[in-house]
Amino acid sequence: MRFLDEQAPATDLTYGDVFLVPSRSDVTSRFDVDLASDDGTGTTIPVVVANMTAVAGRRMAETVARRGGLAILPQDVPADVVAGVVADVKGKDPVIETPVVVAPQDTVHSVLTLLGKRAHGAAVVVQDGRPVGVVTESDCADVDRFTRVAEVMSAEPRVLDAALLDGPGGLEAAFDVLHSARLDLAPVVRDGRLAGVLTRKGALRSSIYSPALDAAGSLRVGAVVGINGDVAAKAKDLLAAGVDVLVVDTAHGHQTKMLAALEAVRSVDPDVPVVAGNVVTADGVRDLVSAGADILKVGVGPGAMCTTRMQTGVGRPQFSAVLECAAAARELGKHVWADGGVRHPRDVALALAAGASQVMVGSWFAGTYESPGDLKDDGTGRLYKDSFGMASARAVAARTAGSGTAFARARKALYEEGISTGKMYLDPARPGVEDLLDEITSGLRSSCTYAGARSLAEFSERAVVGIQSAAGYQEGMPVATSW
Ligand SMILES: NC(=O)C1=CN([C@@H]2O[C@H](COP(=O)(O)OP(=O)(O)OC[C@H]3O[C@@H](n4cnc5c(N)ncnc54)[C@H](OP(=O)(O)O)[C@@H]3O)[C@@H](O)[C@H]2O)C=CC1
Ligand SMILES: Nc1nc2c(ncn2[C@@H]2O[C@H](COP(=O)(O)O)[C@@H](O)[C@H]2O)c(=O)[nH]1
Ligand SMILES: [K+]
Repeated sequence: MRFLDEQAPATDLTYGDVFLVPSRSDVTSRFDVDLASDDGTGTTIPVVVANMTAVAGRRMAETVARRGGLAILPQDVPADVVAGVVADVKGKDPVIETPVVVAPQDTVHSVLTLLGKRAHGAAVVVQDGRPVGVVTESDCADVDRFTRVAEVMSAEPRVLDAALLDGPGGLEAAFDVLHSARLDLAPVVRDGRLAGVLTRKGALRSSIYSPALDAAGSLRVGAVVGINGDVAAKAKDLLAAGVDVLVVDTAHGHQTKMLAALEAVRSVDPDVPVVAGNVVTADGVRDLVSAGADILKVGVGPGAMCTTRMQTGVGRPQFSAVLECAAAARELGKHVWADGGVRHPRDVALALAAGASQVMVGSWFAGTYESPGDLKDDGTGRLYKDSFGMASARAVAARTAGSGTAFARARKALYEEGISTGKMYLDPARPGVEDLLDEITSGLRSSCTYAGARSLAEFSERAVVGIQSAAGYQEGMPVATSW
């Protein structure tokens, strides 16, 4: 990356301060751009889901890995639960989507509770392992909440045989079946038994994205180990569970305890990439690399749930932090993830232009069907999910529950650096995380072609970045109503 007209920024910059300048390109189609990362994590799109309890759970992990990204499970989860989630994610099909399943004798009430768990807008009604119906939200409108599913479902649904998807041209053939039957989704069966669902959009997406798969062909997932307690034992448990990436995570990554934690992680010989953070300086990068990190997580204070900068004055505008850390990491043959503050597709492009191998997204993805929280209505019909920071009183209480004395726990809870009660609204036009991935990756593919880049490595080499005023940024906003 270089700054336009050799500008030398007089101050640290963040995403809103900068813009990408188009250059002569011979990349003729956005589909010619390869979004795979080269940092050893095996992602085919440069998107990592942040290790936040309100964001990264099993449904998120599965859905994002199916489209080539990676979710990092948070540190507050007991080892046996993480092992269960990893096994669950790895057991999922890389093409066939996981259905919401109900029984014919279930109530409309339970259907309405479950539909929001996935973006399909429908549940499959199953009896003895076989799909006997499909039920949608509109089927459940205007009936008593205790009505049985069997009474409102569309019985004998059109199904797709899994064998169709295995063959060449299978996705297009399946799409055509759905299209001509005017269906958004169909149950997929193997030997007559329910194997999952395929949505029209899912068929399209599977033809565009490649799943992030491990050597055994299973979906990838990562997990966090903190810097406290027996770090080596925790890392060993996570590796035994089969995680594909190990993240050593704390607010202030450039501290002695982190260096010791990295040495503990290295002592168990992990055969997966080790990510560590958070840092925002070249010195931080070098020290953590010396202690054993392969990838550095960069960002102090940009997160939407994060109050660190207001509480402490500490942090660094994210574009400059990523630029400096990526340059330092590159010199050592290492990589950085840009963690936090990503709110628009443009931020992803700018982080990658600055040299990040991935961006980490938290709160933006909290407002989707796939995040772990319950779907709530704010009283005006708008749907949202609760979100909270991992250093908030709420998260600290969860993390320290059952450890130490009540006095010690109460002392810890005084040191809060995050919001406990964030509200992340679902975008009615993009309520599922895959909708957001579509938005991000289509934007990013386009950014790459504007820069004449066919890969992310080429993009960060060729990108030309200018510095803009607040009015310059404002001008880029769409204006839907006259001014
Ligand atoms: N990217 C960011 O800007 C930030 C991210 N977070 C996220 O919140 C989660 C919890 O992290 P964290 O609060 O580090 O909790 P951890 O449970 O990881 O513990 C942090 C450890 O570091 C010690 N410590 C020393 N200095 C600091 C400091 N300035 N801030 C925090 N701890 C310090 C703490 O001791 P003691 O408690 O005795 O001081 C404690 O032993 C992580 O997922 C982290 O990524 C949190 C804040 C900022
Ligand atoms: N200072 C704090 N930072 C936090 C907290 N919880 C999470 N985080 C950081 O934010 C990013 C995600 O950023 P987002 O803008 O996409 O939401 C996450 O990975 C952490 O580094 C917190 O309580 N305090
Ligand atoms: K913030």
